[in-house]
Amino acid sequence: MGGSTPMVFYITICCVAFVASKIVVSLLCYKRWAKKRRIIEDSLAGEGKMVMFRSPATQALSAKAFVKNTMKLTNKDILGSGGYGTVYKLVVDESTAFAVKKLNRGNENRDLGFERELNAMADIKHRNIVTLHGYYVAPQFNLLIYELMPNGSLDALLHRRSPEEKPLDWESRCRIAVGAARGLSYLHHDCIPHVIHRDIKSSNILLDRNLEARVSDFGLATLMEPGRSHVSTMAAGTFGYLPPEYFDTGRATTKGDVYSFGVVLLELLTGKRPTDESFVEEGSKLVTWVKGVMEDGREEHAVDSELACFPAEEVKKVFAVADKCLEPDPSRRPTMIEVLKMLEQTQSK
Ligand SMILES: Nc1ncnc2c1ncn2[C@@H]1O[C@H](COP(=O)(O)OP(=O)(O)OP(=O)(O)O)[C@@H](O)[C@H]1O
Repeated sequence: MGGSTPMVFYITICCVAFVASKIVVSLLCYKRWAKKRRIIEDSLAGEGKMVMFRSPATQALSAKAFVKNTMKLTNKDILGSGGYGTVYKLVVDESTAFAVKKLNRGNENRDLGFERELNAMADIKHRNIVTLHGYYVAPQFNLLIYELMPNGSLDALLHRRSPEEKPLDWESRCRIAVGAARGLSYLHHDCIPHVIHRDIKSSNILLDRNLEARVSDFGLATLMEPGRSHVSTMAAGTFGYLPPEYFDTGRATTKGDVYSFGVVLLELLTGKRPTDESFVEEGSKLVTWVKGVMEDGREEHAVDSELACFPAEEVKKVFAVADKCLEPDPSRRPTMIEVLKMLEQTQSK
């Protein structure tokens, strides 16, 4: 009898602890649900503002349905995340899906400049630029509604490929280089006012269903600039792609974009990230390593080992274009129009 008393005591303690933990978990779940619900109600009560630019893809979509669907998104729907927020896949029906970028912060006070710039971004339409379909601004968060790119980013295709996926062949890499150059050239030279991208990198080059390159995130670096109410305080641009002059001046220029594009060309050629660990260990970087290889005329040794076959002469020409983009002196770099022309010429032979 004496031995069973501590047993009963322990069993009681375990039961109480189990029930208490269930109550705490239920309370946390309820709090999360209540918060989500409040956001929906706030949004629908008119605190949020949704703007859909006229396009066949969005015409049938009501703001209410859109916000409701967005609130149902979970971690399973995440396509990726970056410095400005998280991107989700939003499926509306069998034939309609979007990529929704939830920016890290909302607008406490209405920011008309932010909306004006988003409206200006809506006018930018080009076959090599990801279309912005609309946006939603609210005190709690902002959403940007983009066209969904079924083949993801160049970064993922080059560096995060699953073993079942085939590596990109040379022809596809060339097409992607030309498409991205065309998109960037359009932003620099054909848009009024001209647009500096400020964050060209392989994760901002997305691929449509035909593996055609589309430049994404243009204008976002400006929108999220420090000093604005809805910003994160990070500098524009990404380490590894930044032109050398940026560290002195902090100014973004079209020639800075050309430099970053040169780094993307090196990624396509070598299959290496600009901040590959092997370079960091040696105290070097992709750009410096390739320059050394080119000086020795050994470009073929730097080509991605995943490329089973490639035309040596064409490869050399693309290395030469990258080298021009990566000139330390910005004034000696070509314009994107010139880069596009050079890349098209390498392909035409
Ligand atoms: N329109 C889209 N369609 C399909 N996938 C997308 C789309 N936009 C973004 N993604 C995916 O989400 C990922 C994250 O995108 P996001 O633009 O937020 O970050 P990032 O470009 O990787 O970094 P940063 O925000 O620092 O520029 C991308 O790498 C891409 O895989």
